[in-house]
Formats: sequence, structure tokens, C-alpha cells
Amino acid sequence: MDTLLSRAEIPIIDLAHMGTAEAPVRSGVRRVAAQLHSSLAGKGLALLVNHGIPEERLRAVYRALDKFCELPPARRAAYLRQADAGDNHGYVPPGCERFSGGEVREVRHAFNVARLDRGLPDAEVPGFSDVAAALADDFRRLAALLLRALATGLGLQGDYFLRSHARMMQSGNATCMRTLYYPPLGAEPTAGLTRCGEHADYGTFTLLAQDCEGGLEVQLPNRRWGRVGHLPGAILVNAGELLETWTGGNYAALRHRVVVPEQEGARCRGRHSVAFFVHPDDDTPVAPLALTPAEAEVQTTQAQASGVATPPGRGLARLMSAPAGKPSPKHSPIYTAYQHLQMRLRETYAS
Ligand SMILES: O=C(O)CCC(=O)C(=O)O
Ligand SMILES: [Fe+2]
Repeated sequence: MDTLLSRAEIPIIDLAHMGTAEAPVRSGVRRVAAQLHSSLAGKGLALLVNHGIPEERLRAVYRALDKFCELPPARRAAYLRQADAGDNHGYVPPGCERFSGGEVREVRHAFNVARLDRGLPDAEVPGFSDVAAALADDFRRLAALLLRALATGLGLQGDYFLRSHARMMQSGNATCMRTLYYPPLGAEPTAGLTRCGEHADYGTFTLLAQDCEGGLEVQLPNRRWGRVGHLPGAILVNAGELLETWTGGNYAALRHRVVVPEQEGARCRGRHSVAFFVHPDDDTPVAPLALTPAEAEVQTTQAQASGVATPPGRGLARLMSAPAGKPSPKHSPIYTAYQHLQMRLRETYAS
């Protein structure tokens, strides 16, 4: 099949020899930083290999989610995501999310794991929280390592983004591991159904692991859709909306979707994936980093007046230059990561 991967149009980044976020190997981080920078600025995505997440950890989570989805609906309902809970934790049955707008229904089960200490279905699926916690911890470490490379690639201090992502998978931070199961659709026509409608992710970046069923498509700079293709074991990283804002549009949030397979055989099989959405701590202001010191000062004063915390390391903002040819983001309103996500979640789950 013709895919972006088969046409060598997706950068592949080897994460070997980088060390860890706490004990980074400088030369490895610098190499990855440069690759990450050119991948995110040029394409909005990359495939990561040697990322340190064992395939078995993923399979264990896919199996646990399968068992959960086999439960009768009434037993699953005890774990439903609560719209008013202030976090994104819990089970989302098929048909609840709307990315594409209109009447297209998303046929997928999602269990959003935003907390590891509550609301997990161990009583129904013994061991669910153990396998989820092990995988979430691996993703969190990988995310921290990439946050270091990301800052380095932007000419910022290595811990610049780590400081504003200190609470991943804890309260006060919306980072979330979404486990996904797309059930088989059978041989019937699938008009009005999709697996996942087109959208960009809302946070800093997303790490996406998938099984081999395929269907993931990304929007190319010419606005056409390209099929990603399968590189066994690789994890996809793509920029989210916050990173786009911070970089003044330099790292565009990648629009993507999961289509229903054309071949009947593939439509009759399920698909599994896990998306790890990396978000900053809730009180992090969302404002372009590409500000002059004077502009940064004004934004900070406004932020403080509206009760949000000082932008992390805002003095470093001038180190980043505004991208050529893009409108200056000078006067974008300031709001926090929490406010941004709540607004997006209200849109996604509006009925
Ligand atoms: O399942 C996938 O491969 C993608 C899911 C996705 O993009 C999302 O949930 O935001
Ligand atoms: Fe997504």
C-alpha cells in the first residue's frame, strides 16, 4: 500500500543513547533535539524508535481494554467519564465524541486514564490499573525526555518545558493516557460512521502507539490526506495546539483522523491504539514564546491580573525568533492550559 512511510515522507527518530530526562546524555539529546525540531517544524510529526516502551506493555493494556469492552453496558457505565469532574478521566462509549462535526458518529471505545488512584475498573477487570500504571509510567518518562529535547531544539534551557510539565499524571495537570478500541464494523455499509474524525490534539504533543491495523491519516501541508503506514513498534509524536501557540505557529498542530478501512477483511477486524496526551500543568499560561521582552512583560502583567501564574521562564522567550512569514501573535489573549482544555472538551463532547 502507498503510504507516507513507504514514500519515506515521515522522519524516523532513533532515541537510543539519550539517557533519561533526569540523567540526559548531552550528545544524544542534542542530536534528537535537532531532528525533532526539523520534523515538527517541517511535518508536524515523526516516528520514534528505540523509545524504551516494550511492546508487551502495550499488548497487556490492549487485552485489559478488550476485557472491559466485553462487559455488559450497565457494568461499563459505572466508569463513565464525568463531564463535570474537571478532569478527562473515565470511559467514553462509542458515539460520544464529535470531531468532524455534523452527524458522523465515531465508532470507538475510549478509556481515558488521567488518574491512577481512582476510577479504574479493577473490580471488573482484575489487574487493569497495574498494566495501565506500568504503561503510563513509561509514557511519562518518554514524554519527559522529549520535553528536554524539545526545549534544546528551540534554543531554550533543557528543563524549560519540564518545569511547566512537572505534574504529568497527577492532579493539576491534564496529561492523559487514552486507551482505544475500535470494534470490527462488519461487511455492512458504513456511511455516517468513522473511526475517528479529523482533529488536532489539544495539548503540548501526543505520543501514539498503534497495532498493525492501520487507518491513521494525517493532513499534509497541501491539505491532502496521507496514510501514515505501519512501522512495527514505532511511536508517533505529533504537535498539539499548545505547542503551536507557544511556537507562534512554527510547530503546527497536526490534523489527523482514523478512517474506516476500504477492504472488507480489515473492516471485520478491530483496531487498538494508545494515545498519550502530554499537557502542561493547569496554571501554565498559553501565550506565544516568541515575544519581545516588553511584550512578554505586558502579557505577564495581564496574566497576573487575571490570576494565573507567571509563564515559566518567560525571560527566555526572546531566545526564540518569530517564524518567518507568519502573522505576529502579539495580541493573542492570554489564558491558561486548563481554560484551553475545558473549552476544547466542551466542544468535543457537546451533544
Ligand atoms: O487511534 C488513533 O490512532 C488516533 C486517536 C486520536 O487521534 C485521538 O484520540 O486523539
Ligand atoms: Fe488525536
